[in-house]
Amino acid sequence: MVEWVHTRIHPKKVQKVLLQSDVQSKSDKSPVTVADYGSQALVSYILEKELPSESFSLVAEEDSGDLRNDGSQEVLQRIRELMNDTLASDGENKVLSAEDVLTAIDSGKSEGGPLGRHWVLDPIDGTKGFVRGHQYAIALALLDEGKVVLGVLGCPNLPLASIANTDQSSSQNQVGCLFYATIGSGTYMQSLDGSSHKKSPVAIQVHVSAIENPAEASFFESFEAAHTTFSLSGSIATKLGVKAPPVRIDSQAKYGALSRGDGAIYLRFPHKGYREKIWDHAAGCIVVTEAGAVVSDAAGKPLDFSKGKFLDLDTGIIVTNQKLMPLLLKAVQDSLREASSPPTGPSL
Ligand SMILES: Nc1ncnc2c1ncn2[C@@H]1O[C@H](COP(=O)(O)O)[C@@H](OP(=O)(O)O)[C@H]1O
Ligand SMILES: [Mg+2]
Ligand SMILES: [Mg+2]
Ligand SMILES: [Mg+2]
Repeated sequence: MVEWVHTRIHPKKVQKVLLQSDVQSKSDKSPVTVADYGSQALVSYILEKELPSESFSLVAEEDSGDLRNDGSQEVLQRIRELMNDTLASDGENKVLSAEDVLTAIDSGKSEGGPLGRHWVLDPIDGTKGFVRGHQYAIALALLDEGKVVLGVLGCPNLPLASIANTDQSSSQNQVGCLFYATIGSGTYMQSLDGSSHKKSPVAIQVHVSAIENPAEASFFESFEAAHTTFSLSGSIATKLGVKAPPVRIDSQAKYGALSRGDGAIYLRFPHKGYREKIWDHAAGCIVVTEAGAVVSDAAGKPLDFSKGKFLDLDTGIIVTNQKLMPLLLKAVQDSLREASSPPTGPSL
């Protein structure tokens, strides 16, 4: 199952088109590109084709609404060309019409929930990073009775070597990682293009950092200030005695990098009112958990993927190894308390 997902998703082909494409704006002002739509259409089309016997349910980020407007003909045409080129290079004879593309995108309209099986797709996670030429990920997971049982994370711009090393060794030039995990079977990483790498000729099992002293830990957070509260993560890091500056990268590549021990902690504290979506965390969550991490909200509760499209959680998402989690949780809760009731100065 995982194997055919690997061979079909070729994000680098999509990336080339992205560089020439217009970036559209969704109704919530967030960006979406032909690559987001193309990736969703492709993954949805292939999954449905490969799983004919199963009742197919896909919860995916994008929908075809804006593409059906009169002004979107050109963009739709580009997505169609991109998809047909990719299918042709994969030996597929069928040429898809514009309507086929829209239908494939809209296959991702399922609401998910606690019953049965649902695929969960973020066709391009970290679109802002993608547009900037930074990190992004293609994230696919499978829910079974509300639990994530499989996750695949393609990170086309992530170096195969650890990003913890600041010296730009030659292996930093080799980019493109594929992480995958199935429940109870660990997490594996291989090069995205299938080429051999001296460290990972085929696939290697990866593990999170075993650091026990928080002063030696480094932490990941979003690149985008709008996606997390830097002042809060700064306060948590100070309480833990973390010396290294934060590593700010886009997308679920953070979960992938964490799963192989490039850093020890991931902190995500969205601003008030933001509701996290399952496709932003499902694949990353199983990839990092199967590598030995604990993922929880600020109350210490595991993420619940059974509630539909949204994660219903108490403030924030935190990830680290089992040893560090109790210390991290205390630092998080102390910092949140202080942020909600800042200490008052002495009265005059
Ligand atoms: N205000 C906000 N707070 C937290 N996350 C947000 C946000 N606005 C958008 N996001 C989500 O953050 C994701 C990117 O996360 P990161 O900051 O780790 O790169 C986006 O995924 P997409 O790029 O798939 O839309 C989007 O779903
Ligand atoms: Mg988006
Ligand atoms: Mg996303
Ligand atoms: Mg996305």
